[in-house]
Amino acid sequence: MVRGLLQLHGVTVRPGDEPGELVLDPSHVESANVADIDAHAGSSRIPILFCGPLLHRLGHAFIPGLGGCDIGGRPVDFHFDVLRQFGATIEKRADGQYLEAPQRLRGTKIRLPYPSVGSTEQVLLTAVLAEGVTELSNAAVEPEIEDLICVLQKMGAIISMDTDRTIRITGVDKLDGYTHRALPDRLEAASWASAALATEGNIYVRGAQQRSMMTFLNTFRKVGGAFEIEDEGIRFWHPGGLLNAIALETDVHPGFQTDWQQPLVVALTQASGLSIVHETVYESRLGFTSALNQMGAHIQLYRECLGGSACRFGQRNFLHSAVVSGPTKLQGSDLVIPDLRGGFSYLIAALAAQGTSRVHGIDLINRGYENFMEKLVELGADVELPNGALPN
Ligand SMILES: CC(=O)N[C@H]1[C@@H](OP(=O)(O)OP(=O)(O)OC[C@H]2O[C@@H](n3ccc(=O)[nH]c3=O)[C@H](O)[C@@H]2O)O[C@H](CO)[C@@H](O)[C@@H]1O
Ligand SMILES: C=C(OP(=O)(O)O)C(=O)O
Repeated sequence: MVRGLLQLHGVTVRPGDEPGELVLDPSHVESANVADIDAHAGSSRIPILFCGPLLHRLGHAFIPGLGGCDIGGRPVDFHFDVLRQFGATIEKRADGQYLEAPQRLRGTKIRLPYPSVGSTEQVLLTAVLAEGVTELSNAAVEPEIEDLICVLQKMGAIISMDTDRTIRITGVDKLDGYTHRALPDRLEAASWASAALATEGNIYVRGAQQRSMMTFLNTFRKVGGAFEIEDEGIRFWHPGGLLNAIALETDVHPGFQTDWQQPLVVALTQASGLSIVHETVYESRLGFTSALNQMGAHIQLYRECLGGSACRFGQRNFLHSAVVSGPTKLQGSDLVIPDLRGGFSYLIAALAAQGTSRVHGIDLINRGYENFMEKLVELGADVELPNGALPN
């Protein structure tokens, strides 16, 4: 999807020498045909991050309707507010947003209303080539943000990060190419860890790194999971006996990532006692639990903030807290994948359940879990595809 969008804008993308390596050449970036970009409408949230780079390069950009998981309203107001602060004009039309930079964008002082990951990326990608200094406060500080800063620094950007969520960017006139190995996917790693716990299994996640997963590892241990950290990866397993119920609140980094919540909830259905989950990042990220209840879990949703802190959703009528009562035996069921992490969670539940489950819409899972089918089979799962074909 990202590769396709880049190519539409004239970027040459080819595989590198090593598996998983891409070589990108942006020398011939041009305006893409609006209808071609629009064909990507609704398929992901990535196009919003093209705004700054296209405004610098071409002076204008078109952003189609965005997609992404249905886990809340997912507004992009912060993105457009910051782009206006840099000097861009934005016109909303029926097919999407048309942006223009009448002159070179200027560095500015910005405070995000909430430390949003995407909006912080937006500011970084725009500020690096803007004139003068940009000071961003209340920024997201997820490891992926630091990794993006590392890439930009390799390209020639001047960026500093304070300990109080403030990022300062000094605009430069030009950026060069870079060579970089992307941060391993700590969201995928935590999903496999939760799968090991829920299925009483043992999974080695090559590439998983302690540094970016410390909060998850602490929680995993509190629930009763075991892990061993090696230089090349982390082994996660269920050590036997009963798992412990816990109180869990999702938050921005360094808190417990919202994307870790759904897979771990499946493991919590196997813990002894009442677990409390307070989702504070996305207002509708607990809807996936109704299918777990259909499988035999006992999960009750609440509109109140059942956590240590009152969050943005407490007064707004969203079912954003859960009480999970366990352990419960899960029975195989017919499941329809609602979103990416919810979808992987259903696979975990299906593997932990007695009997066969039929899971519909598994293609959505590919967006965040590379070759997940092969990995499941490798781990010993009994999986069959609809046409009777066996996964590789
Ligand atoms: C492709 C990608 O990397 N997606 C991740 C990214 O999403 P994404 O970047 O979309 O998430 P954000 O961090 O921006 O969103 C956090 C919160 O801010 C709100 N918000 C955000 C932008 C805005 O303009 N207005 C606004 O109100 C959102 O509705 C949400 O409540 O970070 C999320 C939080 O770690 C992860 O769950 C997603 O996996
Ligand atoms: C919410 C997620 O992705 P996206 O932001 O692409 O919808 C996710 O990765 O869980």
